[in-house]
Amino acid sequence: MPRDYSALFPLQSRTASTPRPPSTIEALGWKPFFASQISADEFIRTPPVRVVEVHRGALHVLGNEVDETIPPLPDTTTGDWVLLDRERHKSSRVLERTSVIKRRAPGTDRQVQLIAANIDTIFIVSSCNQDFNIARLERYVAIAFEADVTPVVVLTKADLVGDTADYAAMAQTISELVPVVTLDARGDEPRVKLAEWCRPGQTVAFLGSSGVGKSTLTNALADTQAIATQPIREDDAKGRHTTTRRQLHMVPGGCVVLDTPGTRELQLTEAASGIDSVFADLHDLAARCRFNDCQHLSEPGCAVREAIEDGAIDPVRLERWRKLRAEEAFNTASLAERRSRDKAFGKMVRRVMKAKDSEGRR
Ligand SMILES: Nc1nc2c(ncn2[C@@H]2O[C@H](COP(=O)(O)OP(=O)(O)OP(=O)(O)O)[C@@H](O)[C@H]2O)c(=O)[nH]1
Ligand SMILES: [Zn+2]
Repeated sequence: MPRDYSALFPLQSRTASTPRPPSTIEALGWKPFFASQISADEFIRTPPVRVVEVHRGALHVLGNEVDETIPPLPDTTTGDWVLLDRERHKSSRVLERTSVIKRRAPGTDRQVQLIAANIDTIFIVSSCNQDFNIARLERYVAIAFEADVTPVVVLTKADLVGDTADYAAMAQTISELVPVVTLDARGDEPRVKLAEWCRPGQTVAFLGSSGVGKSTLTNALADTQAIATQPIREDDAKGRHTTTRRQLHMVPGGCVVLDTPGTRELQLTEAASGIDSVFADLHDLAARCRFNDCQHLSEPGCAVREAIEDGAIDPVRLERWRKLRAEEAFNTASLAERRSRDKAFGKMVRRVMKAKDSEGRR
């Protein structure tokens, strides 16, 4: 009997003349980009599954007729697509990503922490009250740009302020590339106003401080009260207490939502181009300063200061750009230092092992 390979090819790449309900992997966000990385035989032998949750010692994966907890794979994060090799687990291949969101790990550990992969849209959530902070929004937008994810600023609790226009206008100054939506996160508004980014097969994430309405938005998209507090399936009790709480939820008939815990400050690392995209105008101006290493303080021929004097650039914004760049540069440098230290350590270990080895053979 000929094998049916139709499930390999996502609906988007097929003609509308062959309607069929989406398979589980399509509902999970399987796309031509991923399909193009594997052969039909691989598709059968090592079915693609998506990591919906990372536990400390395990990955929860879903696919077509797959719902399993598997041992961890290196450098794998929530949202990754994995070709599940049941015979040789270590050979399970992680597919190339469309995007990856990362940050500097909190604490003294300077490593990069992967937050999620293959996210299409980041909703950067803030409420129209004291949580509103333009610097924080810029930081999230830089992360999104760096990750190759579309950022959308969502301002919640619009019902609690008389006029949202000022908040929206301020948020709109971040970048003309970033849409701004104001809404009441409860009720129907999110489903209507966020529809264009939440089509079936799309994966979206809500990022923002605790209490701004991320869970409320997730619930509103799913038209339920439960999704944000319920994992995709009933838990099999394995490793529940060690979960990082970053989970993908499938909205029935809709998109996939990444549920993240209220993120404390996200530290930028290896995000220089993301920052430059947010501050593209300043970045372009700086290229016209007389000195390559111009700090835009009092150097002669500084195009940035000139623009400030002309009133074209807000000096406060220049200050925010400076701060983010300094933070990023510091974190990236300490990461590089750590990596070279780890590398040197690895080399030393290998040298010792080799010496021991040859001693043993003597
Ligand atoms: N009036 C009003 N209340 C809202 C709105 N959005 C959220 N809330 C309320 O704000 C509180 C916090 O909302 P959550 O959705 O739990 O916030 P969160 O961002 O998920 O918080 P963490 O889970 O701690 O990260 C809840 O009591 C919500 O009902 C809104 O647009 N308008
Ligand atoms: Zn300058």
